[in-house]
Amino acid sequence: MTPATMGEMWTTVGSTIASFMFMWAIVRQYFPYELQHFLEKYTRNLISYAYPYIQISIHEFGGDRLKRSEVYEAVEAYLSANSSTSAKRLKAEMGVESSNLVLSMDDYERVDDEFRHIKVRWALSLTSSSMQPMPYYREAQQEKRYYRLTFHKRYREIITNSYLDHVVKEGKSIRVRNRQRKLYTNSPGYKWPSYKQTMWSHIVFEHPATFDTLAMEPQKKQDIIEDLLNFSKSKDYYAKIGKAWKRGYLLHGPPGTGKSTMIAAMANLLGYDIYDLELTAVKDNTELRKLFIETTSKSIIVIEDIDCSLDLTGQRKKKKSDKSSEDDETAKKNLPIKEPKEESSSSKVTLSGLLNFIDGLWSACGGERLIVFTTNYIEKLDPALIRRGRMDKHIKLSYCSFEAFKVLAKNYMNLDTHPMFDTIHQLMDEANITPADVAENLMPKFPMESAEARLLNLIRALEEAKEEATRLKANEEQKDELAKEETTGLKANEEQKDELAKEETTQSQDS
Ligand SMILES: Nc1ncnc2c1ncn2[C@@H]1O[C@H](COP(=O)(O)OP(=O)(O)OP(=O)(O)O)[C@@H](O)[C@H]1O
Ligand SMILES: [Mg+2]
Repeated sequence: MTPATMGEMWTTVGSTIASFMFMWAIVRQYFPYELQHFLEKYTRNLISYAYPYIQISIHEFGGDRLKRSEVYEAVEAYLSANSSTSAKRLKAEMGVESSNLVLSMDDYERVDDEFRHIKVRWALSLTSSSMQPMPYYREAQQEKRYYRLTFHKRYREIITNSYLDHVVKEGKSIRVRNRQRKLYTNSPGYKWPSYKQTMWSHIVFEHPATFDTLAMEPQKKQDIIEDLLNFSKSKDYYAKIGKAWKRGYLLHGPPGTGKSTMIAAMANLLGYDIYDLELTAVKDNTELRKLFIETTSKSIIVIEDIDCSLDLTGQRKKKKSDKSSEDDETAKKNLPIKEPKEESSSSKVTLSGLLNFIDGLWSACGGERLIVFTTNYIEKLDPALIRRGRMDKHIKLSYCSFEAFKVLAKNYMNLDTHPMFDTIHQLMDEANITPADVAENLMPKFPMESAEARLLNLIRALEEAKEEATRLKANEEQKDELAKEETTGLKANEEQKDELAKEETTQSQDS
């Protein structure tokens, strides 16, 4: 086709459209409404007969006009992930629930998408509403956005049954990944103002810990990651076996071995919020239940130092002598004693209240939740509290192994290997040091402190720990020796007494 014929063709199309518009204007002005309606209906039918495409609109605001439609938000997230590479006009905004700049297609822009080799087109359009804008809802202003999906009518089944489902699911998970996560607390320090309905206060959760930066044996770490990912994908499985979709983790080990750090890494891995439950601030079981009902799905409910939280251990009411023997045990292990928190006396949460809480009696609201307890003394806990089924997975976090040290060396100094590693390896087999202490030594004390100096600091700390362990062991042995001597002395005394008594009896019989 030559440019001249093309020009003629466009002139014809243009003049046809112009005549149609002119006629339509006359119809609108001079014909009664019924006739207009009749003509419009038949014109539309005629067009749809020749036009083989179907269109689906998804509006930003639903019937109540106050809340953005969930489907619209999911489509928006889906398209912003897919359109930012193909759309030519984009708009950049700070996400409502995210701290990042979010790119999405601009008004009146169109993007194409493909699903099982079917091509579809999305367009973002605007309509203006005749309703008055509402003073408190700036979103529900007069201009209303909507996405329009266009596809060939022969794919109607696939698009309505599968594609839309796929878009909404994918969009929702993109929103979860991008949202700003929150750290909730019920601690009295963060007392909620009375006008607020919720019992939790929150701040934005931005802990940098991940499983990559967590120092522990690689195999153990991998097992935990797989367990968590499996849980988060097992919605159908939990429904099938009739169990609330929740999982309990008990993290135990000495202070500074990474229990709290692991909780942050779990939240970052799964994209969950954290509810840090301060049990001592909970008045009674009813309040505990209310708090639990208010937790949202995709969250980790954490109770730190469960052994100190409340009188839940079943052992805390022990006689004084038992307590002191417990403390001796603690001293032997060289662990600090965490005092039970003072407020515990004012809290009336009972063990059975907490067990109900864990058993998911109140989880009728559904949704995935992890419950994590931490403790330094697993042996102090009531077995009912930590039996499998309640605390499904027990994870022991222990002193720093050489494998764990290598993770820290990589994180803190970007070192994979070093001639001083051998000495460290040997010392770590002989002395106990927590990952927190290792991390402290690997941190530069001043800018540009060399790797050698930092490794040397660690070696010194390890040698001190080794000396301390040897000293403690010698003390123990000395104590044992003394105890043994005392027992032998007492036994000898007893024997002497028996001997004397026997002699006395013989003498009195003789006389
Ligand atoms: N396994 C680890 N990997 C990386 N860093 C760790 C690890 N363990 C401890 N740390 C470092 O030590 C600090 C203290 O660790 P964390 O608070 O997780 O210990 P904890 O086991 O919760 O102790 P506590 O029993 O006293 O609550 C963290 O800020 C982190 O930097
Ligand atoms: Mg901790």
